[in-house]
Amino acid sequence: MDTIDALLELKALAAIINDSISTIEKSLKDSSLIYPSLRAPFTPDSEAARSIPEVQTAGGHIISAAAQMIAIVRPPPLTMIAHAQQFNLSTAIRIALITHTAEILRGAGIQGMHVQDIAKPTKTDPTKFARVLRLLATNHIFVEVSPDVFANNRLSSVLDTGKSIDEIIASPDKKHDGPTAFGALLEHLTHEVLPASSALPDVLLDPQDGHSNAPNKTAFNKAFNTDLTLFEWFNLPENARRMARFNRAMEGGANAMAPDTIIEGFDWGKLPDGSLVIDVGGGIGNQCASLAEHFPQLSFVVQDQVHVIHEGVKFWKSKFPGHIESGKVILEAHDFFAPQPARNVSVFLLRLVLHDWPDSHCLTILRALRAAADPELTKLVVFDNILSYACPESGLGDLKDVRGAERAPASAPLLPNFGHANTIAYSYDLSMMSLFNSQERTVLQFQALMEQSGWKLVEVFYGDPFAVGQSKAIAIPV
Ligand SMILES: C[S@@+](CC[C@H](N)C(=O)[O-])C[C@H]1O[C@@H](n2cnc3c(N)ncnc32)[C@H](O)[C@@H]1O
Repeated sequence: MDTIDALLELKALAAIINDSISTIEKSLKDSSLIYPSLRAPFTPDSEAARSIPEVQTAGGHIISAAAQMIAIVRPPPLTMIAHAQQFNLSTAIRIALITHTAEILRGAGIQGMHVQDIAKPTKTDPTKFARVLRLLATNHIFVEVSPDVFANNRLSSVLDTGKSIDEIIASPDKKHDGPTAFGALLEHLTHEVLPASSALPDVLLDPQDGHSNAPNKTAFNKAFNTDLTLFEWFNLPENARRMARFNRAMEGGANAMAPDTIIEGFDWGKLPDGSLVIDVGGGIGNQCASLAEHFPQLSFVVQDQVHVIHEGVKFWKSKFPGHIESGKVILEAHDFFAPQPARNVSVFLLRLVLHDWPDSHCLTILRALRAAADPELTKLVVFDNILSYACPESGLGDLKDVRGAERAPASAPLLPNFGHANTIAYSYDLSMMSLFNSQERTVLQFQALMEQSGWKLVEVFYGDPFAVGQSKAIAIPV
């Protein structure tokens, strides 16, 4: 029988939590910033305190330690039941999104609104709806102020597009057009990824498809009964709304989590006047838009599928009038599996592109870029999650020539990869498996892809150990 007493571990975890709270308190003492309460609505500006690097790191330690404590303390069968039913939370979030609950509750303030009134615009059954909102409130998303009366809080207000309910009902297709598009990402996750994920077990155990890396033999294909890849399927006329939402998800979702993360980890300021950045599979060009704001010396080509480029033209015309006309940015329909046009390219940028494709397809993309690269000029910036193992990693491979590639593991008793604080990247990894037969990669996997495609991985930037979507792998041609 195992006689290890978990009390010592609980005390060590409690000490991590207490020390981290003290760090937050000290960091904020001399500033005018307050640590945002769950009761106050979310705005990017009100996250300023949490964005201070030591506060962010302390917060990550608290998340890791608290989740580990819960895993120790709750009876194991109950923990497993709770985890196995997480799908209900995804479903409830989707219901809150499509009933526009956050927008309806915006004007109700902390007094909140009775569920009968929240349910009216979408004619949802109020009794059933209250139960959905109660599950969310029990997980700190909305507050049940009094029986059946709900109010927004910080987490639920993340769903709020800022639009009036009349505007949304009049043009539901345009719900996520506007400055706040975080809900578009949550709708993509709960409307496309959730059904795909639920088909994954069957696909994984299928004697053929379970071993395939084809991007159209996936759980998504089974769930949506199609032979098309997700991007081909998005291009069908009947999926135009979903595709527009996905494009907004890539823009608004990522930016709301951490705006302008593109500028960190690569010295864009050092690129001389007139340097050309090509954003390959760049969506509507949101990363180049961030770069254009900070680095006026750069010019851009945003490449994507033709439908996406049409959206991109609208985006750039409204955000940066004149940039298209002056040639500062070119929006170009280009298939990234095809050869690149010859140009003097300073940077090829690939953000959230390689994670959509299995290795074979990534190599085709990378080789096409390598063929168009100038060994004296061109760098490759891959902006993707970089995963660690959940155990110590020593002796896995040779990274000594790669600047910044060593990542300090968490100290015991925390898991070396910080466990729950970093779970989102691991969850995206399975989402990629479900949607595309693709994956988030470790630094060694990136290194291997580069080696096989004529690139050399020279530098890695992880950013804060708890930040989602900051890491970059930088390569040069060999
Ligand atoms: C996950 S999104 C990332 C978009 C953008 N890089 C960003 O970070 O917001 C992947 C992009 O790849 C594009 N894409 C898919 N297949 C493509 C292809 N064959 N050629 C060019 N772009 C493609 C999609 O349209 C989509 O915009």
